[in-house]
Amino acid sequence: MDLQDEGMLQYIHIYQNEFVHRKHKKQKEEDIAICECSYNASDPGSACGERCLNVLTSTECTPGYCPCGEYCQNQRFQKNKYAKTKLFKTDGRGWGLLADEDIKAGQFIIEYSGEVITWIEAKQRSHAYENQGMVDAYIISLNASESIDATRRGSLGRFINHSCQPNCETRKWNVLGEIRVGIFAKQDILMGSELAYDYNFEWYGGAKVRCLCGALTCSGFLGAKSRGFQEDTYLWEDDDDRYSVEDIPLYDSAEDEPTLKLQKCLDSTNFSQTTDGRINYPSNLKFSEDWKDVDSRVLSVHQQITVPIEDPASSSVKIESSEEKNLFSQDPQNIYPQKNAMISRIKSNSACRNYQISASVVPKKRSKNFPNGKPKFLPLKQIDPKLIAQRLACRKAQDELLNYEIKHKEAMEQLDLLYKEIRPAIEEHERDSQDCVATSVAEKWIEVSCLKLKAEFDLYSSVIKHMIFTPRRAEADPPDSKSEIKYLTLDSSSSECQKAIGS
Ligand SMILES: C[S@@+](CC[C@H](N)C(=O)[O-])C[C@H]1O[C@@H](n2cnc3c(N)ncnc32)[C@H](O)[C@@H]1O
Repeated sequence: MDLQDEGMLQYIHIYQNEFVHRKHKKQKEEDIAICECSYNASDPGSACGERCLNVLTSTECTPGYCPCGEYCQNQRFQKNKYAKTKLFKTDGRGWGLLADEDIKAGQFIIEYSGEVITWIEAKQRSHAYENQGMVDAYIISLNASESIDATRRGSLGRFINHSCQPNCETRKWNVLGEIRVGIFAKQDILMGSELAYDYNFEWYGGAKVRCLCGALTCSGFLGAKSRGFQEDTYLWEDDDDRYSVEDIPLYDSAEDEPTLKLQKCLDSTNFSQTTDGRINYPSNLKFSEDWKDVDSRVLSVHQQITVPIEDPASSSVKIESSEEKNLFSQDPQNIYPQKNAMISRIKSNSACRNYQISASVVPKKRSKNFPNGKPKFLPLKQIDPKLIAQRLACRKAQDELLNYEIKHKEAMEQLDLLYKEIRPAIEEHERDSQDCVATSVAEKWIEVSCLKLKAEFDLYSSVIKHMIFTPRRAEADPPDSKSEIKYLTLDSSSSECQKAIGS
């Protein structure tokens, strides 16, 4: 059969992705995942079967590192271990691919390979293809910033059509440090059946194409839920049944992104209010250049100490207003330390959704601060533990508070050091637009962040405890914020002091 005569667009067959805007990533030794399988001749599943740790995490074994050596069965993308398939001409949907053997549920069928391009390039190409009058679209999304275009160069995977009730699905695998897209069987598939997967969330099609999959649950249009669908849709003006448009249910998958949900929340509150229920940023707050992106604003690690001033514990403390002013620093420039930029940068890519650090969280319960479920404006206050300690009339209490402050500072310094250490990895991660950072980096970051949170917690609770329970120094002995702390006359063995420390 002459495919050209049958209306098939000429394309070049390739088995692996080709990188147009960057090189294939080199897998670093420390990032190679080594499983714990061992080959046992009497048990075929032993050599990286479904129990293999790498298989369970959708990562292919790296040749030369897998303990099963040549018996490893977890190199299907690398070795093109495809199911037998056959091209056929469909009724009204162009070409399609069918199973040329019985296929088992979960089986790897074929890789969707093509040219790896940036998302911007994908948009431009999509427009160009539309202008050239191309009917079929072959661009799918790979990660947050890259797409695979199989229009001119691709595997047979490019011929698999869409179905709203599919027998296949796409899955992303980590293969030698790169993410690759495979088509897998969702169920047992009999020889001769057409293969189809759901294009939603994957497809960058351009046109609103009427779906002819015939499923009872058909959504009406191809990729109606996919990312690119809303932005660049247009109508085909030929007689083809597929290319006419009625009202379609609009759905923007981007709305499912947690960061965008938060952004919407922030927008609607004019950013003078926050979503986390503890801290409200002043409306006159100015962000530095590093703080222009939304994620940076959403995420917050506070170098200085902040406490909710309407917290039941702290609001019960009676402090003269002038004194209170001294205890809280109001300089908004100090509220957001430089290191937040780091966190936002880790956060700014999809990989770190799993490793979200200190993101503001909307409280589920209604609190006193949110009588209608909406946050009420509370001015942000910064506490200076040294000043608070100065006012305490008990040496032990002062020591305790200052001790926690030192620990807090140390934790922040550790965070700084770690940032310096991992900055190259993060930058490389961003440059290569990978879907994941090295696990070791993410783990370290989580560990140090936990230390920092614990130090913050200890310090806050100590501040609150002493503001409530520890007696203040006498008025006659006014605090001197510039001098070193003067220890006070109250005897640490006094019952009041003991009560405060022990409470
Ligand atoms: C990745 S290609 C699939 C192969 C294509 N049928 C061909 O002949 O090359 C995607 C294109 O196939 C067509 N297509 C796929 N599934 C369809 C469906 N369920 N209904 C209508 N057209 C479909 C659309 O034109 C879509 O742009």
